[in-house]
Amino acid sequence: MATNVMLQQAAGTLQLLSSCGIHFRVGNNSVRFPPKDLRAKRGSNCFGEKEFSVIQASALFPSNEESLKKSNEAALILIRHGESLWNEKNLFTGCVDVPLTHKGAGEAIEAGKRISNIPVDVIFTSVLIRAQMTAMLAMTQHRHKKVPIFIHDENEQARLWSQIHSEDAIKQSIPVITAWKLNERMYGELQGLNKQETAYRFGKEKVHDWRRSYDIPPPNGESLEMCARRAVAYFKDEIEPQLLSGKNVMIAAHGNSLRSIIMYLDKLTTQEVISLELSTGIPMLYIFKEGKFTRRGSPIAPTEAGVYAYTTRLAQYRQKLDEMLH
Ligand SMILES: O=C(O)[C@@H](CO)OP(=O)(O)O
Repeated sequence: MATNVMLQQAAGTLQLLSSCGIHFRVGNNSVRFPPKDLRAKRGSNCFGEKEFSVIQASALFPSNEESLKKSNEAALILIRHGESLWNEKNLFTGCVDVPLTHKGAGEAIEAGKRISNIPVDVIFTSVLIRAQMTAMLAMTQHRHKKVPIFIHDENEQARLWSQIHSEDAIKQSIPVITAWKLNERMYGELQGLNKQETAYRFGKEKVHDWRRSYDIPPPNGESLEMCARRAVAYFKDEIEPQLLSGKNVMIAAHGNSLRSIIMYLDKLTTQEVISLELSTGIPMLYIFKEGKFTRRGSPIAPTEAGVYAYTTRLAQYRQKLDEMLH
C-alpha cells in the first residue's frame, strides 16, 4: 500500500499513537521521532504560567542500569554561548533573551571547529536564543553533517506537525532539546542594568556578592545555589540517562547554569565554584565512563590527537569520519 494512502487511513489513530510515544509505520518500517528515549513530559516554566515540555529521558532508564554503567562510555561537551549583545554592552542579562554579536557568532563557529570530530548524538540547550545560536553555529562545522532538529512537543499539534516520516532522515538527524532549567540564572532586578554602574550605585562589594557568592541572590533573582538546584536536577534527570545509555551529548548553556553543572561533575566545593569563570564560546570535553565523569579540558583543534586517545569509541568514530570523508 502506498505510504501516503496508508498514513491517511491511519490518521485517526496516529494522534493517539504518537501522544503515547508509540511508533507508527511508514511502508514496512517502524518510525518514531522524537526517538523513544526522548519523550515529552510537561511542567510549568520559570515564568510561572506557560506550559512547557521537557524530554523525559528517564523513561529510557534500562533495568540493567548497573551493567550499562560499567560498559558504556560517552563524550559530553559543554559550551557557554558566544558573546551576546548584552555581554558586549556589559549589562546583566540573566533570563533576558538576547542574541549573539558578530563576534559571538564567530566564537561559536570556532568552537564548532574544535569539536568537529567528536560525536554528538543529542544536543541540549536552554530556551534562550544565545545558547541555541551557539549550538547551531557550532554544528555547522561538524564533519558528520547530521542535521540538528529542534524537538517541538509543547502541545499535541506541535508534536504531530513536526513528525518526520522517513527513517533515513531521522538517522541523519540530531535531536535538539530545549529546557528552561538550563537557562542563565535569573538576575531579578539587575536584568538590563550596566554592571559597572550597578557597582558604583550599590557598592562594589555588594554587587560582587550578588554576582559571585554562592547563596546570596540579587534582588528578586536567583543565587547560584538556586540556579544550581534546577540545572543540576535537570542534568541528573534528563541528561545523565542519555550518557548512561552511551549517547554523546552536547550542552550549550550559560555561565551560571554551566558553573552549576561543572560543580556537580567535578565535585567542586561552594568555595571553588564561585571562583570558576567560563569564557564565552569555549568547548569543554568530559568523558563519562563507568559512571564517572573525567574532565578532558578543551580540545584545541579538531586534529589534536590526544583527544581521540581518551576512549576507543572516540578513536573509532574519528577513524570512521576520516574514511567516510576521504
Ligand atoms: O549577566 C549575566 O547574565 C551573567 C553572565 O553574563 O553575568 P555574571 O558575569 O554576573 O554571571
